[in-house]
Amino acid sequence: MILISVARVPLYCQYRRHEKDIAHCERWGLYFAAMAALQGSLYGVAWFAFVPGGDQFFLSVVCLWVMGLSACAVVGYAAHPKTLLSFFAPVVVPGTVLLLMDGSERMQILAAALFLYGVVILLAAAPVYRSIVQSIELNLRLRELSEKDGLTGLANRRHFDETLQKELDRALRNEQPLSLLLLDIDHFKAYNDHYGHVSGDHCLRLVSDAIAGCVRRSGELLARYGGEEFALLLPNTDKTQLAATVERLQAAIRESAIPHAGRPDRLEQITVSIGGTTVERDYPANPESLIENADTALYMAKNHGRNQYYFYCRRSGQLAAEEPLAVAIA
Ligand SMILES: Nc1nc2c(ncn2[C@@H]2O[C@H](COP(=O)(O)OP(=O)(O)OP(=O)(O)O)[C@@H](O)[C@H]2O)c(=O)[nH]1
Repeated sequence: MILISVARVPLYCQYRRHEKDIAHCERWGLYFAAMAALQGSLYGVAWFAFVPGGDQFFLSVVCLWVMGLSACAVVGYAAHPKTLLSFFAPVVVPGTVLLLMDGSERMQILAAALFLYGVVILLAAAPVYRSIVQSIELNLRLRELSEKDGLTGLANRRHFDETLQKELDRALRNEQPLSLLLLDIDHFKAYNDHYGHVSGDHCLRLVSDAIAGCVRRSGELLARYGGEEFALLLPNTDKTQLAATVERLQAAIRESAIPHAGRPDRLEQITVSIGGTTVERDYPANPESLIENADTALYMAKNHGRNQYYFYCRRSGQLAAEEPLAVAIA
């Protein structure tokens, strides 16, 4: 019994670690239920093994003890009816059988009471379980709503800002580079004017899908930063790796070939302008300066004709513009 109780500790820890993942919780819930069934069965066996036949006083005391114990179990297991049942049934059923076997009227009344008690406890646990599940689901939904952009399903700006601070701290602590890209759809107002706002929304989803297809490494975070602006945070990525990512992004946008007949230049296709920056370990930075650098680079890309990539880096406290590294659609 003690061993089973001790074995629950790592199970509980695993459960807490995967608390956000419903599938994992279900699996660990099953392990828990199996353990509860084993523990309950031991109590059930104990009825027959240790309760001397015919000793009504002893039987009554044990019966009351089991009831009390089961009540404690209800408190512990009420969060999961299957677990509760798997513990409760092996305790109550043998006890009821044993009392019935005794044959006396008093013991039969006690057996009926024990059984009724079990049923009532199980029924009472159901609404407790439902309300716990509802509150967990509500919490998960709230967290999702507070972190995601409704239109594209990407991270929203708030989630991005929080992550940026954490990743920057981590990068500086581990002396690793951290890169940031800001991507802005070119002539998007003209797109809305030409195709309408609903098509504009659809276009935003297409572009976000194309960009999301280039997010490969875990830890990278793509967010919708503003109306038609996206931010991509790339931990442990230096300037050279960043340029390779930009090439992939440009190719993805090019391949998505979203028509844009309303733009004022001759390119009849959606393009993006991209500004990027990298924090290297010897250049301390804060989130604001990182965004500012990438934004300035993006502004340069827009100002130099759009559909291109500019990179800004800090050198001795100075900002220096680099030549466009790539032109996406010629
Ligand atoms: N359909 C749609 N349009 C949006 C959304 N958010 C912002 N916009 C539009 O995006 C357009 C952005 O226009 P501007 O900031 O002038 O930029 P632009 O026309 O893309 O021009 P450049 O960025 O200079 O290439 C505005 O017309 C906004 O109404 C959205 O969620 N859906």
